[in-house]
Amino acid sequence: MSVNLQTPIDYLKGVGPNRADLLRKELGIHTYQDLINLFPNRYIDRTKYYKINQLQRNNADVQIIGKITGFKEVAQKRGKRLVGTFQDDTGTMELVWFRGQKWIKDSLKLNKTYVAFGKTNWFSGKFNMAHPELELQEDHEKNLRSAMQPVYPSTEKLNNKGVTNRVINKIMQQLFIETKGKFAETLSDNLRSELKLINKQSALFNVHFPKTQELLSRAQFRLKFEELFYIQLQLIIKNLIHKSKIKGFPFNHVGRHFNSFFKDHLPFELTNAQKRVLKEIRADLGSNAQMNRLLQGDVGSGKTIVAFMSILMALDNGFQACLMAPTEILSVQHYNGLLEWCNKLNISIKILTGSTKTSNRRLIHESLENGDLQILIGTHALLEDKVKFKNLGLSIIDEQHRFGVAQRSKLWHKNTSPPHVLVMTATPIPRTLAMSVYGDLDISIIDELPPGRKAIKTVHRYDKNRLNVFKFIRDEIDKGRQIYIVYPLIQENEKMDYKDLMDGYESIARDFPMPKYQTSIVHGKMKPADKEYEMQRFIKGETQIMVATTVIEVGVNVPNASVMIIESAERFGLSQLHQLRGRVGRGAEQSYCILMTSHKLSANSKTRLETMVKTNDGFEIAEVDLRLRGPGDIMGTQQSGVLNLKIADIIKDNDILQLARYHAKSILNIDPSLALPENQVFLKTYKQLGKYKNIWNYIS
Ligand SMILES: Nc1ncnc2c1ncn2[C@@H]1O[C@H](COP(=O)(O)OP(=O)(O)OP(=O)(O)O)[C@@H](O)[C@H]1O
Repeated sequence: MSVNLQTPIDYLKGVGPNRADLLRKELGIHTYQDLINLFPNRYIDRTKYYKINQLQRNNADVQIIGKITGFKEVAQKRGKRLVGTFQDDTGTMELVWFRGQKWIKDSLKLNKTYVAFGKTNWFSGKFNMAHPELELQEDHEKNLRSAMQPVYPSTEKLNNKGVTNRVINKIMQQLFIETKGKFAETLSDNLRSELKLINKQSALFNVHFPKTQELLSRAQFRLKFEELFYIQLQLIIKNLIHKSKIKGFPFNHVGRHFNSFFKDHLPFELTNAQKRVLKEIRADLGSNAQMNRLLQGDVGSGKTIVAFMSILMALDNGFQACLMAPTEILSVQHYNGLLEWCNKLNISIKILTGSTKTSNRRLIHESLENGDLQILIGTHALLEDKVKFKNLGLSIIDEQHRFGVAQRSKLWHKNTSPPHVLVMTATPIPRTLAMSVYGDLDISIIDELPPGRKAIKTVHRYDKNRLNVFKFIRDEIDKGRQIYIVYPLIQENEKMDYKDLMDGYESIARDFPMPKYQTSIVHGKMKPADKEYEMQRFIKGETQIMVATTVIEVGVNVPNASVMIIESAERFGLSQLHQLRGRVGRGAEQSYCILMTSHKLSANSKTRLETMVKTNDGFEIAEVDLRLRGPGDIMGTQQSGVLNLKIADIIKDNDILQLARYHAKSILNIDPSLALPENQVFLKTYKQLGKYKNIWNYIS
């Protein structure tokens, strides 16, 4: 029978119906192509052997040469199992099987020399190896094609079902025989020669059967590049199609409002980064395409004024604008901030949130529809169907990850034509991830803080240092500063957490008694109006201490607050800690962040706290966060292809990603429709994109 890459895996010699089923169910391998794209995740040296007396607890990938001298069946607490005694000239150990005992006993020969391969454990004073791979020594030597044996992902769980790493290795060899190892090239000759990439055929062969380390490295490089290149190509094309298809409202002139604000009301000199980003936004708004831009800026980098000046561009061209924030507190704060500027410019602005009174709401709806209202700020209340604009030209979304893509698109559809969209996020996304997850958005980065900011000093303190911490708070309050004390509030532990918060509040009220000290408290269970009242007291400086849960996490701006105390800091994620810390250090004073912990810390918590102490740089923190949590947990990644990466690693292969993006961009710059003969190979591959979810299904 003639086979091709789409041939079902059942047809491959040596697979058989049972294994085919396991491969399908457990590893998602349906076709020859799926199998060839099961890339090893590491390689082990199969010429290295251990003696039994050299073993250590939990050695993975150990090979031992020895003989099975006997079997016994054991049925104890840990269940029925077959135990074989395995012996070399330095000692004995046990081989253990929990399943398939009969078959194993019948097929293994006593007193023949075997190579046992697997992971060793220490149990009841002895070493053992559960479900080892066993091969007669003579076969092992015959089969040894290369010192580097690939280890395939997730085969461990299939070991005891007869799909061992060795089996995969064998069927992979068979696959190369049946397909004659011929795989179509998917990168152009030009690109390959420019980057000195080996061809597809040799890359696939060497990744599965590496002859030398050098060939393996080149094979991996080529395949990783290819994987990342096609993701980038896909994203950039999406962006290009978007730009050419979806016309934006052209904001051609910079007019009265913008100029007046710039000349007469600008409260400070813009940083160079703010100026650059404004230029980028301006270029988008002036083009014929619809803007779809992500504005990233570390906490306190000054995104608000950029947002406001972009709004002015919309107004100057006769359009309305809206700004949506994730919480009521934040919306109010944005509103108050912008109101001051709007009053100076004689611009109408309103706020709409869940707690806006019905009568007021009706007025807002009306003035939006007849165009009297120019700017609307609010929470997701803005998304309600009743909210209709006369001519919405620009939507700004603060803190995108709290809303999600679906809501973003809802704002879009508030018009017959989509407004320009600017998404702002203060949780820096590592560049690698941003390029993959938001590769279809244009990205602007404010990578400079306003001048005069002093780096926040961060320390880690234990409960036993609390008296010193309180003394420090007192000193700071005496200097006229304000203090945040934040408690964790995690849904699963809600009751306990509220108790901690309230206990904390009472103890603060005792240690910092009225009338000398005034303390505010804000948490999610309070009515919006109460929250707002307490918040305002703190903003106005009527209270010196704010005890809160993470409701204050995003965006709250009280420049006089200079100390952030985070209780049970080990329970917060890194980006959350960074966000919280960003609430201080917003004025000219030296600010501090104190991370309090009482429990013994896990290694992961320690790294988080140490990172916070070591750096204030949000991007650096985001990289560590990505390393600790993996991309799966970081918002947005679920929707992207980054989790399906089969060979590249979003963290380790940053350089290759940059290279891939650069080349995908350069090629599309010159030939956006991939029409040139040398780009046919890209076009052909790209065209199959829509059909498959997984990039490797179409690039083989
Ligand atoms: N160029 C500048 N020079 C001086 N101060 C500035 C400048 N830009 C912004 N600021 C001030 O810095 C503070 C932080 O700005 P803003 O609230 O816009 O930050 P942000 O980027 O929204 O941060 P976050 O995401 O943490 O809310 C504000 O008090 C603002 O007035």
